[in-house]
Order: sequence, then structure tokens, then C-alpha cells
Amino acid sequence: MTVKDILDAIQSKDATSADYAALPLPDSYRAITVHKDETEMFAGLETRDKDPRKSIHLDEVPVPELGPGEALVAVMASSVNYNSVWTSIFEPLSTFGFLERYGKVSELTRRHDLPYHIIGSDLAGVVLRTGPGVNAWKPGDEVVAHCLSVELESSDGHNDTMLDPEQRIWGFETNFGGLAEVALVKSNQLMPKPAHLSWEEAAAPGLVNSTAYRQLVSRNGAQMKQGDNVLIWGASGGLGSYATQFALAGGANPICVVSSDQKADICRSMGAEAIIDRNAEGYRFWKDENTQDPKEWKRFGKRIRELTGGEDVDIVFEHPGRETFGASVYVTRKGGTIVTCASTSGYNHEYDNRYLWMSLKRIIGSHFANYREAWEANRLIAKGKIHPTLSKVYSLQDTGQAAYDVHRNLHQGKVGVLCLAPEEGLGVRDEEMRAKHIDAINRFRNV
Ligand SMILES: C/C=C/C(=O)SCCNC(=O)CCNC(=O)[C@H](O)C(C)(C)COP(=O)(O)OP(=O)(O)OC[C@H]1O[C@@H](n2cnc3c(N)ncnc32)[C@H](O)[C@@H]1OP(=O)(O)O
Ligand SMILES: NC(=O)C1=CN([C@@H]2O[C@H](COP(=O)(O)OP(=O)(O)OC[C@H]3O[C@@H](n4cnc5c(N)ncnc54)[C@H](OP(=O)(O)O)[C@@H]3O)[C@@H](O)[C@H]2O)C=CC1
Repeated sequence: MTVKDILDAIQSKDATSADYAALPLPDSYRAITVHKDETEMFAGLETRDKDPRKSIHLDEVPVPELGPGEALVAVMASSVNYNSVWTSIFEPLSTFGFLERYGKVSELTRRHDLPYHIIGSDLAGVVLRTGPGVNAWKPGDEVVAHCLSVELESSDGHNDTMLDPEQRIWGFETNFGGLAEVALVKSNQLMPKPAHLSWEEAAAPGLVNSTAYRQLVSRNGAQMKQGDNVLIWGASGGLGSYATQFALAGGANPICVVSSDQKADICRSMGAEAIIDRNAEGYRFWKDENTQDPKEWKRFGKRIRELTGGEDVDIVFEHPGRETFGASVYVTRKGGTIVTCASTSGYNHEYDNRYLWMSLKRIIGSHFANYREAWEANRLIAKGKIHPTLSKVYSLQDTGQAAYDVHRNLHQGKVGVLCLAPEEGLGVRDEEMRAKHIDAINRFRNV
């Protein structure tokens, strides 16, 4: 039995749940990994010089044992997230530390502590097997998976699953991730695959869409409302391309920051009008490695006021971190919110606290999304209210190059990866709905 037999069943389009259940599992499958004995390979190099193409491998690995509450999924497509870039350059930490720690939780979690880490935090595919106690899903179901893995044994996470003390990001802090032909997930991660999308389109939004939803829309984030001015860094990138859509769909006014004409055009085509090209306008928020330049914050703020008719921003959608955070705090209006989920350019932020407390601003930390938020974010994709921002698709063996593109900011929106899917464009079930949204679905393609 090989993964090829699984693919045949999926491509037949009419295999029943019983057919899938009768398919024997393969012994092994192809997966994108990093190796524990290579975590020091980039020692001494600058972050930008650490090359994911050198650390990312395509290996044949055994199928993991299936536990209670879990599902094995045949992965048709996945996507590259920045967390896979972090994993592949072993920054800020090697992810093997996460796997070792998870391995100590129980007999079952010990499976995750291996000398290789199968990475990837998105998937679209078909359920192959479910473990004991799983009733909501069955073999043959077409699904996407969100990346929140929780144990839920502590009451801390019972209101907001992100607050579980054993909260982990699947495929980053757990093993058996989505950049592979088969993945292991907790069944609570599964959600229906949007029927109007192909496998690679369906796999693209998951992580970033859910994160942007919590960060911007949810009551756990900035609670954006109609008319809000929302400053969005990296507005055509992974997170930003969804934040821009949420702002537009929610009646807010996105002020999109990008770094090229091409990216400005994409934001315009989404419907944004206020766009700042940070490259063309040459903002230098840091005079040198240790000193910021408040005059540049002010110049940036003036530009925002020009674009908004004199208003400051209600919300800053932050993730670049050290390079932009001082400016983000400065340009926020009195009583406004800076909501941050990352620190791509450095995690030791500096800002002038007088502008925070005297103007009663708040900083909110946000991370991925709870079960419900991830479900709501996926529902918006399924209803055609928010669209995938897939630009380019790579084969599984070229994942290293895909991660390199994201690391070096050479990409737009999201970069997809075909896992079992032999070509792009497969898996669409609702052609009528697709036709209605086809321009939006293709907006980021090949730009
Ligand atoms: C969805 C996608 C998301 C993304 O892409 S996010 C971007 C990628 N992610 C990252 O870059 C984050 C990577 N993770 C990290 O860098 C680290 O993961 C953290 C800095 C978040 C945490 O560091 P750590 O060392 O794992 O955890 P500690 O909490 O510092 O625990 C170490 C020890 O310190 C103890 N401790 C924690 N808080 C306190 C306290 N307040 N007072 C005293 N001790 C404390 C703990 O218990 C533990 O102890 P003991 O080693 O014995 O288990
Ligand atoms: N906590 C969480 O749950 C999550 C955290 N993240 C983290 O968020 C970060 C961004 O992820 P994602 O959006 O997918 O990545 P992308 O690389 O797809 O997009 C980020 C965009 O930010 C802009 N950017 C990058 N560096 C800077 C800088 N120094 N100053 C200003 N703008 C910058 C770039 O746009 P341009 O060049 O056009 O300005 C880039 O396209 C990563 O660190 C990731 O790990 C991501 C998802 C979830």
C-alpha cells in the first residue's frame, strides 16, 4: 500500500467513507523536515544569510500511531508560514526544544519527540482515519486544519482555548505537520474545506487568516469597528493581506504599508485607497542600531494624516516589531490600540512610553486564534467574504525554495505547496460559487 492508492481514491471524487476506511494506511510517506543534528549549521551567520534551502529536507518517514481524539489526514496541499522560516533557521530557538518538552507531557505525546521535525501549520486534504472518541469526522471528509493544539485539561483554557497552559502551534511546537503527504492532527483542528476552492487555495488562508481575525476583529484583539483607521504593516503579505480584507469588509479604512509599487497595486486592487510605500518614502525610524529618530515617526504620522484627512489611526496591526514599533505607538490616536502578534525584525521593542500613557493608548498581545475564532475565520472564507491570497505554488520537494522566498520577502500574499495533489486547480466542488468570486480568488496569482 502506498500514498498513490490514497491519491487514486481522492481523485475518483466519489469514493465513500467506507472505501477510505478500507484503504490500508501506507507504512511511510514523504515529509518536509528539519534535522536535530543540524541545529547549529547556521551558527555565526546573520539572520538574513541563514538559508532554509540548506536546512529543509524531504524525507520518507513512518506514519505515526493514531491516538484518541486524533485524525490522520491525506494532505493534498499546504502553505508556507513564517513559523516554518523560523524553524528552518533555528531562530529564535530550535524547535526541537518544543518537541522535547511536549514529549514529556504523556505516553502519547512522546511520539512527537523525534530527531526530525515534520513542519507545516496549514493543510487541505482528506481524513484517512480517526482515533477513538472522534465522532464528528470520518474517513473521506474533505477538510482544512487550523493549527491550534491544546490538551484542555486545565480550566485556564476553557473560556479561550488559546489560554490553555499546554497550548501549542501544530507543525511548529508539535511534530507531524502539514508540509507532508500525511499529517497527524487533533480532530478539533478539523474544519470543512471551502467547497469553491482548490486544494492549494483552501490550504493558504488558515493560519494567517485566523491570526488576523483574532488580532483585528475579535473581542480578544482590537475589536475593529466601522470607520476605524487601521494601519496595516506588510499589507500585501501573509497576515496583512487578510487584515486588509477584514478592514475593508468591516467598513474600516485600512492604511496599507508596503514596500513596492507592485504591492501597492495589489492593495489597490483589493479596494484599499490609503497606501504608503515605505521604500519609496524612505522612512528610517532608527538612526543607528540603538537610536530611534522621532522626527521620522512624525513624518510618517503626517503622511497618515494626509491620507485620512487629518485623522490618526485607531488601530495598528503590528508584526514587524523592533523596526516599526516605536513609530506604531507614536502614530496611534489617543485611546487607540496597537495589537501585536510578532517581531520579525527583532523582539526587543523600544517606544517612548510617554506617548502611550499620556494618550491612554494600549498594547495588546495576540497569538493565533482560539478554536472558535479559527472556525469563524474559516467560515468567512467558505462564504466567499474573505478570499485566499495565494500568489505562487511550489512542489513539495521545492519547499526549501518556497521558505527562502518568504524569508527574503520575495513573495506576495501566501506561497502554496502541493503535497499529494499532482497539479494545481483540483478539489473544487462548487464551481458556481467559484465563478462568482474568481477575480478575487486569483487576485494575487503570478504577480
Ligand atoms: C501561529 C504562528 C505563530 C508564529 O509564527 S509566532 C512567531 C514564531 N514564534 C516565536 O518566535 C516564539 C518562539 N518561542 C520562544 O521564543 C519561547 O518559547 C518563549 C520566549 C515564548 C518562551 O521561552 P521558554 O524558555 O520556552 O519559556 P519560559 O516561560 O521562559 O520557561 C522557562 C522556565 O521559566 C519559568 N518561568 C516562566 N515564567 C516565570 C515567572 N514569571 N517566574 C519564574 N519563573 C518563570 C518556567 O516555569 C520554566 O521553568 P522550567 O524550565 O523549570 O520548566
Ligand atoms: N503570533 C501569531 O499567531 C503569528 C505570528 N506571525 C508572525 O508574523 C510575522 C509576519 O508573518 P507573515 O505576515 O505571514 O509574513 P510575510 O513575510 O508574508 O509578511 C510580512 C510583511 O511584513 C512586511 N515587513 C517585513 N519586515 C518589515 C520591516 N522591517 N518593516 C516594515 N515592514 C516589514 C513586509 O511587507 P513590505 O515589504 O511590503 O512592507 C512583509 O511582506 C512573522 O514573524 C510570523 O512569524 C504570523 C502568523 C501568526
